[in-house]
Amino acid sequence: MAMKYLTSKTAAALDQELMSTGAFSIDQLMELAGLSVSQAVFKLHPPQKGNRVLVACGPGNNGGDGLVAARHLWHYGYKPTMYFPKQTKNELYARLRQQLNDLKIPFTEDFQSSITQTDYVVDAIFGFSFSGEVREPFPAVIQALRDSKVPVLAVDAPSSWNIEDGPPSDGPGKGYNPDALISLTAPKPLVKWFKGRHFVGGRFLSEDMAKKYDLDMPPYQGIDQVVEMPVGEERL
Ligand SMILES: NC(=O)C1=CN([C@@H]2O[C@H](COP(=O)(O)OP(=O)(O)OC[C@H]3O[C@@H](n4cnc5c(N)ncnc54)[C@H](O)[C@@H]3O)[C@@H](O)[C@H]2O)[C@H](O)CC1
Ligand SMILES: [K+]
Repeated sequence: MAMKYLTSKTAAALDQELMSTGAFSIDQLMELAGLSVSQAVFKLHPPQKGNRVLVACGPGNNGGDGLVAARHLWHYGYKPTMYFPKQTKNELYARLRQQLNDLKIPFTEDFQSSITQTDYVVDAIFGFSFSGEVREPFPAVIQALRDSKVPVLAVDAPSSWNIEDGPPSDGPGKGYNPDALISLTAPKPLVKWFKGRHFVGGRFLSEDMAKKYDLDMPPYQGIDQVVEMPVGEERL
């Protein structure tokens, strides 16, 4: 299967189209995206290997995927801890936070010490709308992810990587290479530089939409919400 990519521009256009002519709501897309993230965590690091998961959430929909994933992870037997320093003030995020509060999932403000007390990390800070230099309070968070002693799964993009041009040549993300990546809907061009295990999730494309955006339908099996891509498929 040849790899096809979604640039940040086409990913945003496809997102909008799913929510207009596609008749999806943002809640539905985020739920499916976050469910996919939780399944990737389960496949990469089942709770028996250590059930503490630190979920770092940014201010946009990438962070929303992290909030949803944490809820599913709790139901699978993990003990999630949330880091969500720039909390988006709209109703969707308030409801996602409430759902986590009801499960008594803790929120931490100290990412640096939390990352030394976890078994696994989910990077849901920035996705396909990241651009420019990393702004506060995230530079130190990206550095902690880069230096993490436990494995990291990046959601849609390793945070701070350029969506089209891949790893940054300077700044806090220089040298940040997470162990695994889950691309949502379809891989972004940055996967050409990614060396870890790579999954695709976000099972919401119709055949017509895939054709319109010139994407391959990932070969999902049965009830799986994720599919692992063969190593080497997308290397430069
Ligand atoms: N169809 C799909 O695949 C779906 C994917 N989803 C996820 O949504 C993100 C994209 O979400 P979006 O809200 O457009 O943006 P981000 O979360 O990537 O980031 C925006 C957020 O970050 C801030 N920001 C941008 N650059 C910087 C910077 N240099 N420093 C600091 N902060 C920055 C910006 O201000 C915004 O607040 C996609 O990747 C998927 O993960 C959907 O959940 C469902 C559909
Ligand atoms: K991310």
